Amino acid sequence: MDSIKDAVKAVSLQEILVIVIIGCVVYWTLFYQDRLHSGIPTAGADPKAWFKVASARKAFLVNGKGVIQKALKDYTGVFQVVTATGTKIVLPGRFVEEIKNNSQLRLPDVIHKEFFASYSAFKPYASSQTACIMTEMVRTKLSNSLGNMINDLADETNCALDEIFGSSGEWQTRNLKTEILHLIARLSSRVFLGQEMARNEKWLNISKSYTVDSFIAIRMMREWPAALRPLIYLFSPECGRVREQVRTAGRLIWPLVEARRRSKRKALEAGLPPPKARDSIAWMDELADGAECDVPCGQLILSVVALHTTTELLTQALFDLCRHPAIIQPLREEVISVVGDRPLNKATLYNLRLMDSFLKESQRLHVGDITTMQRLALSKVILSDGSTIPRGAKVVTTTETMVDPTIYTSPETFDAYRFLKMRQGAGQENQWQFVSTCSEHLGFGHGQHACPGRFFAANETKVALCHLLLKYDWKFSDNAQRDGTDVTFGTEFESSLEAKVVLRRRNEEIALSV
Ligand code: HEM
Repeated sequence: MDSIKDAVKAVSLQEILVIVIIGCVVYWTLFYQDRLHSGIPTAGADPKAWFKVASARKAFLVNGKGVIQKALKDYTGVFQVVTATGTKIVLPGRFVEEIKNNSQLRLPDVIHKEFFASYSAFKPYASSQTACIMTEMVRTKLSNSLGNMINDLADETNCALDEIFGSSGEWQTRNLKTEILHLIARLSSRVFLGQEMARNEKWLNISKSYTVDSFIAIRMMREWPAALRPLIYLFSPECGRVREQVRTAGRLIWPLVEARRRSKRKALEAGLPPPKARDSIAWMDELADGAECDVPCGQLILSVVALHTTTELLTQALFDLCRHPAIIQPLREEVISVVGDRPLNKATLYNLRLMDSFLKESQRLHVGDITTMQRLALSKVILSDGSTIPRGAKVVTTTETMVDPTIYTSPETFDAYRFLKMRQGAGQENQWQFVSTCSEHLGFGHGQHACPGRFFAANETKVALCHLLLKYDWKFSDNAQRDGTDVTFGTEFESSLEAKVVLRRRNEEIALSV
């Protein structure tokens, strides 16, 4: 005891002060990288708190949606919030039109930053050549081939549904989201990679789980101070699992890339035209044109953007059928009259106008996040109200316009006919289609980074829904909590993996298979 006292006496007050200051700096550097932007009000911050940033962060993590909703009422213009991924400037919905095509506000760069893309397990999230090629591939090659892939989508839906839900006429209870994820993984893989890979369980498992597992690992990494993350990355089982998935994707996809390249070389050597590129591997390789492109990582990020988003849309749509059973029969009648005895094709899908409206309404009420259109400011941007977005700031807009009573009558009420009626207004035919984007409906974002996969997602969902409507009866089980199906994280909400439906096979009135 005496020796400790002697040691303490030996340390001067100045030395103690230096130790405390160094301790604070180290603690601050490790734990609080978030900085507030000056001149912008901070939502959720406790004005009396010593650590304003920490108090704003805590408030946001506990109830991000509430913090944003309150701030939209409290402030007339932009404000900032401190999220799990740092400070973000929030632009109310009225700024959407103003920023939608601003080339200094970029989506891929913010994803790169937030998803630790410099680590190999998260390389698919990099704003690299590969991601650009993937986005370009979706925007051009995939979208230009939509008409040719409807037969494949119908065929795969037919086979997959037989396997997933079977043909029993007895009522059966299922966890809906898990089954729909499997269906969408098969449909997407059929188009992106061909029939063989759509039936390859190893690939299907990785394409489904990479998104979830990488999100879990990334969320866990965010909990740690930046300085410790390289260690966490090396030793955490979560990151190890994702690293292994990236390696397995490479083992599955590279041989396919090589095979495409070989047959192209052979054809050229024989003086023949190269085989026509018909899937996303060949399309990506073609767009890369010899430049570096990690095709397996491109396929993983394609799965990230395509699978869970479309699964959520179709799952919520089926829950909406159960919540509003009166709409089931009109939707079925539309499919029967529009499709008739023809195979499903681009024109029939376009003419399913009630289904189009139903999907848009379902997406409006289950948009998934109160914020959208994430962007990174590459340079300083000055908004029309004089507010400044500094270079390097992260920006989001809000989706409150999607339930604005001045735009939508009774906005909280589900109305499957809403957009069908709105399309009947003079000059409004195109504005309210499912795939149209505008500042009043941000389900697919808006502007230069609006989802380029929405045309494919719409076709895929409509084909699946034709089969699901005509081949199955749907309802909630008696004890289902009808309104309790959404789970929330911060500002995000999505259907629960636990939510169940009851279904049984029925005899379809028309043959939908090719
Ligand atoms: C219902 C399904 C889908 C929903 C709700 C959805 C939603 C979105 C949203 C909200 C964005 C951001 C838009 C913005 O910030 O302005 C986005 C971007 C993107 N989506 Fe989708 N998406 C879906 C399906 C798909 C599919 C099937 C693909 C690919 C085939 C895809 C590919 C992409 C890509 C590549 C981007 C990034 C665009 C860019 O960086 O410019 N999405 N999506």
